[in-house]
Amino acid sequence: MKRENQNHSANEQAALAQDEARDGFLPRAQLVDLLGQRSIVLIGIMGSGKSTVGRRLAHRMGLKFVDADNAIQEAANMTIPEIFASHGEAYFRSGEERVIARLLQEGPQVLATGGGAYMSGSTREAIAEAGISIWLNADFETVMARVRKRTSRPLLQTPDPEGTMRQLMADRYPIYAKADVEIHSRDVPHETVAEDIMIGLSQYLLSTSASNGTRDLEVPVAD
Ligand SMILES: Nc1ncnc2c1ncn2[C@@H]1O[C@H](COP(=O)(O)OP(=O)(O)OP(=O)(O)O)[C@@H](O)[C@H]1O
Ligand SMILES: O=C(O)C1=C[C@@H](O)[C@@H](O)[C@H](O)C1
Ligand SMILES: [Mg+2]
Repeated sequence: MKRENQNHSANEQAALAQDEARDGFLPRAQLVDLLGQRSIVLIGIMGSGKSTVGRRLAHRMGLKFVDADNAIQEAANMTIPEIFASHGEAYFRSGEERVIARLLQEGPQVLATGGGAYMSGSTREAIAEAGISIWLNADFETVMARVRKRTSRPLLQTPDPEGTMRQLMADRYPIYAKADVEIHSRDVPHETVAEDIMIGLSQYLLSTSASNGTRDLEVPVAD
């Protein structure tokens, strides 16, 4: 539905844009405008697609892409398995908190985090202040099929990687669910998940910019 476009209040303009977003997502320029200096922060379990989908999303939106795992490796001049092996997980986690806090000062951008980053309360607060959190929610079979062959994930180097993954999901999914936006990561082209993120982001940005006005607006629901 399109509305006549004359003398609209801020809320009416937001409602108008919501109508346009109902079938998809806001035009890129408007999305970037509403984003301001904030980062789009991708969170989720190993293999959910944060790095590969994030890179495509950044390209689509004309934003830079930063991968926190890569930034940690550069800062330490070691690979993640090497950091875990020489210094342990606690050392990795404190480096991860510092690196993500620094990267969050550099928005707007798409920031892919490591799978455990959002479990830190201080990182969640830093993301809430400077970013919009997007949870790539993937099911067990999907992520296992993606990570099974890789040795680059030290947390899965256990005698029972499937059991470890199930436990990580049970511990983490209630925390990931605190994210601003939830997107279903599934076996469709990466580009499709990137578009789903743009739809979810459009709805989130419209609903939060509208709620600054005098009346609440309904958030459009994607098909
Ligand atoms: N939508 C998708 N369809 C098919 N394969 C995908 C999809 N998303 C991700 N993958 C594949 O799954 C693997 C893991 O993806 P990716 O590295 O992006 O995950 P991640 O969330 O960054 O994981 P980690 O937390 O370990 O860094 C890659 O081989 C990637 O190509
Ligand atoms: O899920 C996790 O805790 C991790 C995921 C990876 O992205 C890396 O950050 C590291 O291997 C730890
Ligand atoms: Mg990654």
